[in-house]
Amino acid sequence: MTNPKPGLKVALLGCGVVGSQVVRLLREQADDLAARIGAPLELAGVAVRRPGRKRDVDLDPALITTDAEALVTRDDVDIVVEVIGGIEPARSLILAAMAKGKSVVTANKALLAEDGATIHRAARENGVDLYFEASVAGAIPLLRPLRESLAGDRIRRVLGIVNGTTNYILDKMDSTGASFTEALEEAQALGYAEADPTADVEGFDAAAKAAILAGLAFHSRVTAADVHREGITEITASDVASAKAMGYVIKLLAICAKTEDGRSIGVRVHPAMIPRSHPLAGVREAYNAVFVEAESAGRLMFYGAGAGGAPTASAVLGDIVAVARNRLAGTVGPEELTYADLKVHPMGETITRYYVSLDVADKPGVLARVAEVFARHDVSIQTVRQEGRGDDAQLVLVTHQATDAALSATVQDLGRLDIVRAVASVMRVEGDDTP
Ligand SMILES: NC(=O)C1=CN([C@@H]2O[C@H](COP(=O)(O)OP(=O)(O)OC[C@H]3O[C@@H](n4cnc5c(N)ncnc54)[C@H](OP(=O)(O)O)[C@@H]3O)[C@@H](O)[C@H]2O)C=CC1
Ligand SMILES: N[C@@H](CC=O)C(=O)O
Repeated sequence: MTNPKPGLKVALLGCGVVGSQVVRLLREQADDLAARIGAPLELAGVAVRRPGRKRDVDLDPALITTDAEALVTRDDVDIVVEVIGGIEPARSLILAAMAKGKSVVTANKALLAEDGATIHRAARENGVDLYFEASVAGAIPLLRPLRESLAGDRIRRVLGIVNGTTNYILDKMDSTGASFTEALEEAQALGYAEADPTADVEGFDAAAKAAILAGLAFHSRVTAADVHREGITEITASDVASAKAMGYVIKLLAICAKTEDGRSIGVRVHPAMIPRSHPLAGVREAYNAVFVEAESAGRLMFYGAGAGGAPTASAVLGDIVAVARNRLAGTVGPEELTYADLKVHPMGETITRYYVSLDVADKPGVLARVAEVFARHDVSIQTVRQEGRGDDAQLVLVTHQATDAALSATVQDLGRLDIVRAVASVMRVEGDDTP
């Protein structure tokens, strides 16, 4: 009979929405996990901020500590799982753990998008693993496919819905005609949106995820500060209805794309109209989905739960198993590669299509004057349609591809025309192959 391998000890930082589910799964699936890894996992301790707080999982009080640093540097700990979130103390704790030779699993998109370079360098220098599958799109296996399964291909574009809260809000606005405020209140009542929803509705959460995705897809260093970001707070019920009337739906998209010449990348998060026939249009409620376009693989779509305790804990557990296997084998997983070192180009150079809605005077010659402004900035109009009459007249235009800078200049000049009462709405149009 062979001797069973000694167990691996896991230190958990944080026991909130995600951490409590990590504890539950570690416990409930202990035998399966041991069989898959080849050695049992043992919870060494759980660091929290408020030890007396009621939690979604029963914890042996002997495991709980508020001294996270002492926990992560304990000699017997092999793997540190960080699900505290935010920049500090998460960063210092991860660095302290790595300096002591511990492998790290984290779900912390904010930290990786702000200072991934420091964390990845520390992992490399200390010869330990850094796995972070749960940091983007929760349960969806996405980062491992990008960095491993697609390592033999060239990715051209990643287009995704990576924030469940905003997708829920936009979906409700689309299906019920609700205003942004009404849909947000419903999302809060159901626990999708936080009491302070800023990170979600202003696009910060999606921008952090976009930075991580772009870095992996294009082997370059991308931070949250590189990402052009717009949220969904300005989207009106009338925008949603207008999109619907034209066969589109509005989604908050994260888009990471290489330019045609392959010299730079664009990374942006903003609401956009996509055709109702596009696979992302069918992503309802709080689900996430990411569409990857690669040179040889073609178009791939990854879909599933992007948030929530158990789904996110599933991704964390997958990383724990990978890291545990690596430790037993005396190896580490693939390093972060930034060899391509592509620069992120300014938003003005982004090329896409646009929807522009103008409140206009309803009289002969208006269309010609509006068209002249588009022509002056070399923005070609694909479709134009008038809605309403008299004082309620609106011109709704959809352009061919143009640069963001050209479109912005067009919109500025349109706003100066005496026949334009207001530029009611401007939105990018994505997801079809119209040039
Ligand atoms: N929730 C989700 O659906 C998803 C979350 N993530 C990421 O997972 C991570 C965790 O998120 P979530 O579980 O929702 O967060 P929660 O706010 O629910 O939990 C955070 C936990 O960290 C603990 N904590 C906070 N500060 C400290 C500190 N200084 N020292 C020790 N412990 C501390 C808290 O302790 P106490 O309980 O005592 O207050 C709490 O247990 C974040 O990085 C988040 O972005 C990723 C994907 C989805
Ligand atoms: N707040 C996020 C969940 C965590 O990543 C979302 O709504 O998708």
